[in-house]
Amino acid sequence: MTESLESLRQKIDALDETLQELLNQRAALAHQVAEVKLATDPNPVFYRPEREAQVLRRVKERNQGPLDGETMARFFREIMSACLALEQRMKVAFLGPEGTFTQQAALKHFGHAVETVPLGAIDEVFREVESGAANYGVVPVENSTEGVVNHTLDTFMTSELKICGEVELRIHHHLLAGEHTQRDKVTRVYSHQQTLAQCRQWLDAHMPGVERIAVSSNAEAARRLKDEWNALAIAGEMAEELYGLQAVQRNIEDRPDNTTRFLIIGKQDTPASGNDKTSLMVSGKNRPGLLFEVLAPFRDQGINLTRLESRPSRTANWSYVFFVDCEGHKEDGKLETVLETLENAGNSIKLLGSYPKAVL
Ligand SMILES: C=C(O[C@@H]1C=C(C(=O)O)C=C[C@H]1O)C(=O)O
Repeated sequence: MTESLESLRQKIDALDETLQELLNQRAALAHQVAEVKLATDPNPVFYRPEREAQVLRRVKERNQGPLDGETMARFFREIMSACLALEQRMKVAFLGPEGTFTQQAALKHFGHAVETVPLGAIDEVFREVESGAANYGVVPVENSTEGVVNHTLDTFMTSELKICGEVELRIHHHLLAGEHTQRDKVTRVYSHQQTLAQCRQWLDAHMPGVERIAVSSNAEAARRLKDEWNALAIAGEMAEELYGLQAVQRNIEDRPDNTTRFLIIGKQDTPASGNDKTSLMVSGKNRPGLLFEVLAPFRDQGINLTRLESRPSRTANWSYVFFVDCEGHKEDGKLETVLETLENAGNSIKLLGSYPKAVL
């Protein structure tokens, strides 16, 4: 005979009680960790990305179901977020306004027990962290359809901040209407320029005569619909909810696997987590074979590159800086050898940081 509803619910209640006790035991331990950090370090660092990545990876590895590993990792993400908030409440600056994908990325990475602070531009996010007004910052760096976010790369040229994490977000764009929108009279559609580009084919096919107007963010596009009757916006779910809009058509991005990668920036160096990436900038005197010479040491050491970009150096015309992302941590022997080789060849190198590969 199957067990009665009442008996099953009693078992759930008992388990919930145990879970709650265990969560509080965990929180108390995190609190003790904070005391140890305070006692042993004059400049204690409470947020430890390498430790959090290890905890989340282990959660996924040992998971037996029926809940899947991703779901379980998301629970633990929130548990750690709440535990960390007992040590120190984090302030995380992001490219605003409220409701952007960058805010969604910040919450995915840090969990919901942080305070997120919207800022108007990428360099403002950097400055907020540099000044200490925010503990960390989150900025977009590349999109799988549209490529690199130049402004973020350029800001690294002059900033001393370190990359201490990365987060990837699947990006879905929705065509949205406001409460005053007269859907049969639409003459324009607002969105961020990157979003318009990611939906170009859909817009060509379905809204050929409608003017596309690029604004500073998708959330700003959503906000504008409040005062307009002949416009639509393209934005994500967070902006849709925040501004109380209705979806005319969902998921209009041209590529179904459209993904954006964001970086977490801060002031700290991150120790190795066991599965890391390193980002660096290399510049050298323009000469035949420069790029070849920059890449050869990585090949010689068998280090996998995950991204390569070149940007104008902004110091002289037609001279370039290479942005390299590779697998491994800067304190791995192999990568140390690469860095030495590059420096000995007269190139200048700026290490932007080693950080755990995205887990969630
Ligand atoms: C508890 C610690 O501090 C923070 C909270 C963590 C957690 O709740 O597991 C992990 C790393 C830190 O961000 C720690 O450093 O171990």
